[in-house]
Amino acid sequence: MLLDISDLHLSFASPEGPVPVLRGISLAVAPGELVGLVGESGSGKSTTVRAALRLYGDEATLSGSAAIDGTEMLGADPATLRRVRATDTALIQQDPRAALNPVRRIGDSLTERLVRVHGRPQAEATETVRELLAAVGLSQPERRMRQYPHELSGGMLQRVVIAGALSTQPKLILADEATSALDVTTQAEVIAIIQRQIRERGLGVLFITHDLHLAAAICDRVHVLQRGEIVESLSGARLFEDAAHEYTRSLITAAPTMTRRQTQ
Ligand SMILES: Nc1ncnc2c1ncn2[C@@H]1O[C@H](COP(=O)(O)OP(=O)(O)OP(=O)(O)O)[C@@H](O)[C@H]1O
Repeated sequence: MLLDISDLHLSFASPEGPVPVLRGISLAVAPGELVGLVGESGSGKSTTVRAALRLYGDEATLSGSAAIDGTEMLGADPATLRRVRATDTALIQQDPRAALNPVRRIGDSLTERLVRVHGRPQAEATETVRELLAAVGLSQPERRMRQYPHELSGGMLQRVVIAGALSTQPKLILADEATSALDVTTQAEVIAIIQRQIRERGLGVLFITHDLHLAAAICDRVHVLQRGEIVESLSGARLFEDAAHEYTRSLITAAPTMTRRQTQ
């Protein structure tokens, strides 16, 4: 399994005592799978992926298990955590500005990781980044590589971040509302690129989204999270037909229709 989360509990410290946010999450992503995680705002979707990568410090207490490509993250030492985060996984979050150094040119940010962490020659890294920026739909990729983050729009920057995530050929992508801020056409293009990597090299993806129609359209399986618990797990293709839990039904009722989504 590329991601194997089992009975994961997390509480945040607060002046009133620990606040439980994840209450026994279990889910898995195998090579070549696209697995969805849906649930209302505050249900614990982002916390699940951040906990699996051990991105919290003392403010969070964790128990259970979260293994990435066979490496248990809960007891891992800092060097192991750094290795898994840098080479096996890519986390794509909704806010691209948080992922990019504001004072570095985009091309330098993206190629540096390929050269320093992955040992690629500079010329090859530059060409890989240029090709991927074009593939995610950015015009004039050479020019973009010379620009700074503040010179690009949010949608363009998110495409830069997605290109950067794909460039290192991670085994697992944790996509936290990664395509939500993109327009529908760009979203479809970016998802097609991710799906190609799933097919061609067995990439695994955990895909967090508030968009149930999108989850149904692209995910092999969809887990429904309510207040830190998975209340239902469904096949993506049958999400709307098979949803039995009252909470899932309420999310479906609240979801905009396909027609509305396409015209937004
Ligand atoms: N660092 C933190 N310290 C304390 N509480 C936190 C922290 N991070 C998240 N929380 C709380 O944990 C709960 C789950 O948050 P989380 O961001 O995982 O939800 P989510 O399902 O991803 O929501 P959204 O769709 O809005 O991103 C929320 O109640 C949030 O306030």
